[in-house]
Amino acid sequence: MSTAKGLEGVIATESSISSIIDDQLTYVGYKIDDLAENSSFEEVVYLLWNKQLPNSEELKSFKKELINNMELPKEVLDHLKSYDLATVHPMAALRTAVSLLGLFDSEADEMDQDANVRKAIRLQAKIATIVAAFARIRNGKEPVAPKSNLGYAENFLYMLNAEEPKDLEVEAINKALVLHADHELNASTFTSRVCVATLSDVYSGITAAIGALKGPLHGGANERVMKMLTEIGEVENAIPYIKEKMANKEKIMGMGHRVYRKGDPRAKHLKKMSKELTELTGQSKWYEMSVEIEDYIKNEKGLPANVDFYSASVYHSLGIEHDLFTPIFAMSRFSGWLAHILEQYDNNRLIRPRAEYVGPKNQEYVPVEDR
Ligand SMILES: CC(=O)SCCNC(=O)CCNC(=O)[C@H](O)C(C)(C)COP(=O)(O)OP(=O)(O)OC[C@H]1O[C@@H](n2cnc3c(N)ncnc32)[C@H](O)[C@@H]1OP(=O)(O)O
Ligand SMILES: O=C([O-])CC(=O)C(=O)O
Repeated sequence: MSTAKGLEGVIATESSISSIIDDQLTYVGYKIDDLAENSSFEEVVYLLWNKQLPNSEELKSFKKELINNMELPKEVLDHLKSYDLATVHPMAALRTAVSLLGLFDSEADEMDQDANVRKAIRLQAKIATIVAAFARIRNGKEPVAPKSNLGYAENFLYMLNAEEPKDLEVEAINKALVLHADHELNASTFTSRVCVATLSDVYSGITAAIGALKGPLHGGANERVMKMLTEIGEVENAIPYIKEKMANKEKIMGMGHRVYRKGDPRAKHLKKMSKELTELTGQSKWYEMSVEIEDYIKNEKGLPANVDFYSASVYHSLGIEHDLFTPIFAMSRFSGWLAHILEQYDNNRLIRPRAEYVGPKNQEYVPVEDR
């Protein structure tokens, strides 16, 4: 047996959801650049789940279904109010709230395709509400119900801030959601597939995936990017700070990628948005600092900025609290997880690789009293 540490380069499944070929990302064959420039997040979710773009009627009714399912059961809202939110990370709260939602879903253990699609819609709709409600409750505010005339990105910002967002804010969140929606067999998606391949339920698969996304080597990196930028403080401190981190063999958050070598095709969209939004809000130092870091790491280590790098300054300039960055990633990636879960059920086989045993062999058992 041979091992590939971290399963690097291992093809673990076939999939027709998204592809990364020669550093180009597509969803169901559509280029990410076209989708990022032109589509709403709802269109992308529909595409990932149905393998085709919706026509305007289909899109209208899909949007309606999402909005109609955004409200949370009272028990979940009460639960969010029941613990010390000041000390709880929103990704931990989200992980538990999603698991809890399953207890109030009478179809939670139904395994047929139609029931799973209905659950997918309910979950995709409710995650935005959970993230927004969490943020409001911990700031001593009442949660805000969604508005039926607003789209997904708009409703999220409305539920977060209790005021209808400006067009540019909606555009930024919508684009970020489109760019984060799916990414082949990333760690959290793989986690969800491993979980449901035992024929466990959708809620279990999503709860497991949220846990995997939370880590700093994956979705948790975006929050750490902003922590790093805040520590750096001013543009002129950026390179000395990075040099010191690298001398200590510390990883620079938002840099590097397992699959992309030349560059992450999503980063340029977020970079452009970061420039626009930071300039507009008089905070261009975050963008300038980010560019210095990106260029330095590229020259020194040949590593590209990944999707988490510029999303940090984008969300920051929208006034979003830093620990909500990864939950926003989760809101989007839900769509990809659900697409992969449905695909896994559709052609399932238990996922169970092997480990090469490297521990001691032929040990003599000694009774406990003689050890
Ligand atoms: C949405 C996402 O999940 S995108 C990824 C988000 N994660 C991050 O931004 C965290 C920072 N980046 C990393 O830790 C890594 O680049 C990962 C986890 C993304 C990919 O990791 P891997 O493919 O396993 O690469 P690995 O960690 O083995 O690194 C290979 C080499 O590049 C270096 N390297 C990789 N990323 C970085 C980084 N961000 N900063 C400094 N050095 C790095 C490693 O130190 C190693 O160098 P060495 O060969 O001299 O020891
Ligand atoms: O694919 C990966 O390994 C990580 C990533 O960029 C993502 O999940 O979007």
